[in-house]
Amino acid sequence: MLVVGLTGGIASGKSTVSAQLHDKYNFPIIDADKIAREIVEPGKPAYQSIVKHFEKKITGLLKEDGTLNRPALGRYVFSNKSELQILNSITHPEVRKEILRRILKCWLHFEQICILDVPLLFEAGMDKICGKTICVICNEEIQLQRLMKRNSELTKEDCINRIHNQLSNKERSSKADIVIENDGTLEGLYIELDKDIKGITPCKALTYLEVLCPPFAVASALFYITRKFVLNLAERYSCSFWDIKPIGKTA
Ligand SMILES: CC(C)(COP(=O)(O)OP(=O)(O)OC[C@H]1O[C@@H](n2cnc3c(N)ncnc32)[C@H](O)[C@@H]1O)[C@@H](O)C(=O)NCCC(=O)NCCS
Ligand SMILES: Nc1ncnc2c1ncn2[C@@H]1O[C@H](COP(=O)(O)OP(=O)(O)OP(=O)(O)O)[C@@H](O)[C@H]1O
Repeated sequence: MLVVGLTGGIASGKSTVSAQLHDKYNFPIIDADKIAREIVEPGKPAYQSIVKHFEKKITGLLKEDGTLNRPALGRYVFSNKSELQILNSITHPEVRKEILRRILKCWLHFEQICILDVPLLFEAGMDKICGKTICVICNEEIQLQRLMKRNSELTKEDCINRIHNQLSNKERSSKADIVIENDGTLEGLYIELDKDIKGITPCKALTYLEVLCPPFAVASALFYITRKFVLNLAERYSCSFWDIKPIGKTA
């Protein structure tokens, strides 16, 4: 299975690209932003650590229903680097674990490709597990306009702080295999994406012929047996972990 890392600055167009990769090519998407929201739901370990560390520092950290007030937390950490690092140290290990778990799910389902949509792909070193990396970039002025339009709850200063707490386009582009420029229209973006996708060769799953051919036979047989065993176990315990479908980006 080929793991493709998709990254880019805030509001550069990653979600737009990953939605197209899911809708048009049916690639499973592992969305780090979505995971980062799930692991801080009330009751989760990361939620408790965040409340413990930030409650006294941020007025109104929790909303009435007990969930995190994300704009307030964001405003605080994006204007305070050491606090951002603390938030990262709480959330990133959980996000990383969940990403690896979802990659395993894709692999068990014989996916040929899976897309890791991770804003901090290079910063967190997650590019090391990717066979290819794609970076979406756009001019900073356009990025700011799109961010302010999408997140109208944020002030211009909040938006600038968020942009400046990430790698620059130059740094990201120099590390990525494929760079997609997203300064124009959506149609233009999709045309460029189609061209880039043609250059990516998915790793096909083993065919039965290959499975029967040595030296793959023993390894493949073991793999099939283990897989069947694990899936049976999951079915017996109705464990939602193994309810594997393409992981679409719905939120
Ligand atoms: C600070 C928080 C509460 C703000 O929440 P909010 O709903 O306003 O933003 P959201 O989570 O949708 O993120 C929007 C974008 O902000 C940028 N961003 C988010 N976290 C970070 C970070 N730690 N460092 C730099 N940029 C970040 C990304 O480009 C992301 O796509 C939230 O972003 C968070 O918990 N961040 C820490 C976890 C994290 O690093 N998430 C990114 C995926 S690993
Ligand atoms: N080419 C484009 N033309 C016009 N609007 C665009 C274009 N590309 C993206 N957008 C818009 O810009 C905003 C940001 O795009 P998107 O949400 O895909 O960025 P992102 O990189 O996933 O952001 P984040 O880092 O916050 O998750 C969205 O409102 C999206 O509809």
